[in-house]
Amino acid sequence: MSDVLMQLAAVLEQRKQAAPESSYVAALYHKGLNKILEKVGEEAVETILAARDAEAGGDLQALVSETADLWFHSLVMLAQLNSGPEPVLTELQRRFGLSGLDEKAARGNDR
Ligand SMILES: N=c1c2ncn([C@@H]3O[C@H](COP(=O)(O)OP(=O)(O)OP(=O)(O)O)[C@@H](O)[C@H]3O)c2ncn1[C@@H]1O[C@H](COP(=O)(O)O)[C@@H](O)[C@H]1O
Repeated sequence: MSDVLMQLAAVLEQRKQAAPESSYVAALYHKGLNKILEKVGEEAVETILAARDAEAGGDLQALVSETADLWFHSLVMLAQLNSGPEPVLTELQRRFGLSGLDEKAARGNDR
């Protein structure tokens, strides 16, 4: 699944060469980091509201869609700063590995 993030990141990188009027992402780059951060904030709020709605019996698909918007704009933010999903995935993997070790240690202590 992380392949999708890497492929999308490659497209986001290509959009740095595109004219602002030709692409949503190119237009965001052109508007600059403040506009991108504004979009990240906006999508975070929309994700929170969708989660509240889902808890109250609302549409789970709306939450999925808002979360996708949030992840997408976070990727644009990372690309604007010449980073990407890879270091984030590596950090998550490192934490997962650490927690795996913690669990093993805890099991060892039980014995
Ligand atoms: N995954 C996405 C994606 N997710 C969300 N969005 C856009 O993000 C925006 C969501 O924000 P809003 O709902 O606030 O919409 P808006 O009113 O148009 O935004 P503003 O004018 O307020 O900035 C919409 O315009 C969506 O189309 C995306 N736009 C593009 N992509 C991918 O990015 C790649 C490059 O896209 P282009 O730059 O359009 O070629 C493509 O491969 C797409 O698959």
